[in-house]
Amino acid sequence: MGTFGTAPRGAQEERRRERLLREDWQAARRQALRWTDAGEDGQRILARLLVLTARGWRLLVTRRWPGTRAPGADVLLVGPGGVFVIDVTAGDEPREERAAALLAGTKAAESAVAALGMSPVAVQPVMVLAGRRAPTERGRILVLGEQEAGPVLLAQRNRLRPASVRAIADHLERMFPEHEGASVDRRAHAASGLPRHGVPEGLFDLQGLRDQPLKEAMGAPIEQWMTFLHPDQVGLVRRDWGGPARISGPTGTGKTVVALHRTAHLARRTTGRLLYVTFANNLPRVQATFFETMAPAVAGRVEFSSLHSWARTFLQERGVPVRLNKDKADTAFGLAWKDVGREGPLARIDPAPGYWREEIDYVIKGRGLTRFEEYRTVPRRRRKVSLSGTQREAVWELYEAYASQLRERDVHDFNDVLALALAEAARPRERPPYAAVIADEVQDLTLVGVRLLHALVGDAANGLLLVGDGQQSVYPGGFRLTDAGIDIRGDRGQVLRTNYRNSGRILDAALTLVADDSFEDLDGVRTPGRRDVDLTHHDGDVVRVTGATADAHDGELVQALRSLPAGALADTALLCPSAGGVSHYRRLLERSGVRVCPLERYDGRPVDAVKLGTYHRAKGLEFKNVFLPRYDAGIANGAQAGGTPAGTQSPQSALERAELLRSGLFVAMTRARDLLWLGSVGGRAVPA
Ligand SMILES: Nc1ncnc2c1ncn2[C@@H]1O[C@H](COP(=O)(O)OP(=O)(O)OP(=O)(O)O)[C@@H](O)[C@H]1O
Repeated sequence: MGTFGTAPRGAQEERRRERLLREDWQAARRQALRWTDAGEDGQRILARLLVLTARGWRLLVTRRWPGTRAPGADVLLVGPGGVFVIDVTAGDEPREERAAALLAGTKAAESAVAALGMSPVAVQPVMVLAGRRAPTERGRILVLGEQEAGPVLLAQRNRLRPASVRAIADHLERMFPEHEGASVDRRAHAASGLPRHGVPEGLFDLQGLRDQPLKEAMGAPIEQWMTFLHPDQVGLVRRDWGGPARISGPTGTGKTVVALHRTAHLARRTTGRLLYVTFANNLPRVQATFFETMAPAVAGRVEFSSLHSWARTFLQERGVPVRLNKDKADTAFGLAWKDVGREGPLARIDPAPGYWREEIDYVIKGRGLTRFEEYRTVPRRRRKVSLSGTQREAVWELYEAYASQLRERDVHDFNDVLALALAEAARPRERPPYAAVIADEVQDLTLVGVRLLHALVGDAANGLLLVGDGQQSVYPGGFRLTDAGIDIRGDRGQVLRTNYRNSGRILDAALTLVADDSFEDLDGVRTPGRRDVDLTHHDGDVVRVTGATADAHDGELVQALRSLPAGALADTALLCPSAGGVSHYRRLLERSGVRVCPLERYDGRPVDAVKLGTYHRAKGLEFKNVFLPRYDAGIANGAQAGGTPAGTQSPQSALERAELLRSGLFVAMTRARDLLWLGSVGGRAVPA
């Protein structure tokens, strides 16, 4: 309640702020008179920008004003919203020329701040036009009328803390000596001797600026990685590549972060659409959320999708009928196995039909093989069971029986959808549908999937970017990019080496698990499981808990989750190798009153609940705390998977399965930044 006779405190404060704002404006108008060459319009715009310096922004104005009007920015403005490279344009100036000069100035500013690790996503070219206009975009340039400039700049997402604003502005001042720092000085008008009144206020949008402090205060800064990277990473983000490129590197080395920044950078340099795909469904959703925060201006032009759902939409748009039916396809395979597999030579090698389904899915259909002659000699990468010519014939017979069952039922499986999309994408067309395609976790795609993406952009400069890590491949089969006809040479193949995610202990435990599993990376080079990774030092722990019984183990798990500090669930995941495990722990946590968010519903926005899902669904994600209950159940004594009774698999297929399970577990373990909780039952433990 306000006191009788006095204005409420809020209103008083508002009046005080308004008075200060008017004083700033008066002072700024007088100070701007010194830029005589800028003309009346330019002075007014500069005064508006000067006012921002009273709110923690730093302004650098060209000394050559208007000078040669050569490439370069009139104004560099640094504030919580980032770096703005500004062209001050009077109404009658040729806009095309100004735009070209502004973009050249922006590039120079991007190069300058890249040395500090600042991503180009945080550098925005702006054209401020004399007179009032609605905001528009001109390519990557934000075009603002002079009255909108202040409010729009203040309303940008908060990316830089005051110390960063200072450091960046100081750096720019050093790098651009032809610019001088200027700030509003409330005492200036008194000292200047100029009349205190007589400055036209009509054009100054007090309302817009008055509302902004509230909005500013409400917006917590976005995450650091959305603005700052390592300078080497920024180099990759900005690089011009003459054709398809690849970024690989061990887990947690910032591959996805670089891919997202590069996507934003490319989107700002074109007017076309971009496609960002991965294999898994939920990862693109999470990445879309992050992208919207870090690069809102271009988010509308980037499609984030799983490859399969993208392919289905693409075919639908092109009028190609798709009859995807997983259940019917499973039935088709079951019948084919019954007819030609179960009693044949394949069952003696591995009686699990799943093994042979994978052979068809990944080695035959995944690679787009359509003739036995191709299959007879194809290298079956990551498959440990070697097959003789006769055995390959038996596989081919199974494949043909499956194909005929699918035809009979008139259904497609997932591989058929990609093959149809590839045929459609390979048709000649006037314009490529995308300016660029970025594939994350590319090691999980099939060869047909990668060919499909390549077909969308071909070998265009900066067209295709493949990002991934062969060590995190969790599916059988495998291929080399050269098999897809993608020629990545010279500096278009890049490897990141510094892990920024995991604490040393966590990474060590994960690498110990796969130490003996050498793998072929995307470049086709065989790499030892315990590979060299540079660590950024931060603390973190691996906690191992063994329960004498399953119940005791689960009790420990609930206890550990409950003892996390308040709010920590938002950055916590509980991951299981199978859907069965997920259901079990979902029931357990719900019974125990621990909030749960299924990973398939998680979209990257903070939610105060444990994210629960399979190892595969967690691909590409990360959490501060990761809980892996009964983590060693499947892998302790060699693999028993795919419903195969113990002892009936060939030793090679058991080895292969064990390796895939270790890869899945490796991925799950490396999702943890600070705490990795490993639970086992009955003293079983994997050396790690
Ligand atoms: N230069 C950097 N400085 C600080 N942190 C960084 C830097 N680069 C990346 N990170 C952080 O490292 C973590 C891992 O990044 P990212 O998810 O991009 O790695 P990745 O290589 O794609 O991992 P994975 O292959 O395991 O999915 C993220 O938290 C990211 O913010």
